[in-house]
Amino acid sequence: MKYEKLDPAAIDTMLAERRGWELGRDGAAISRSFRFRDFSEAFAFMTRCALLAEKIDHHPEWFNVYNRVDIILSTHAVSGLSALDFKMAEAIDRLLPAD
Ligand SMILES: C[C@H](O)[C@H](O)[C@H]1CNC2=NC(N)=NC(=O)C2=N1
Repeated sequence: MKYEKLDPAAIDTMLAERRGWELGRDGAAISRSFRFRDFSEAFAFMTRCALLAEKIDHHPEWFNVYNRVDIILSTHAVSGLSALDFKMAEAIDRLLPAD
């Protein structure tokens, strides 16, 4: 398998570098909630996420209502977290303006 399931120590280390993301589903997923000015900005962000997802073949679970986008990342193939989730989280964070 290309990406292996990360152990809890590795997850802790990688999560520490991803401000705003938190662990969920008993350590099998990471999630973050994003707010935008309006629906148009939220959907533009989702479009960019979708292009990233296709590029690295790793797809988010998400929920959108108006200006809010909740994203959950998990690797179904390993029933947990892999490096790919953190790669995707980092790429998503890079879509946002620096704070
Ligand atoms: C066939 C295809 O490569 C796989 O189904 C990919 C697609 N996108 C995926 N996305 C996520 N989040 N987890 C996966 O295991 C996964 N697998």
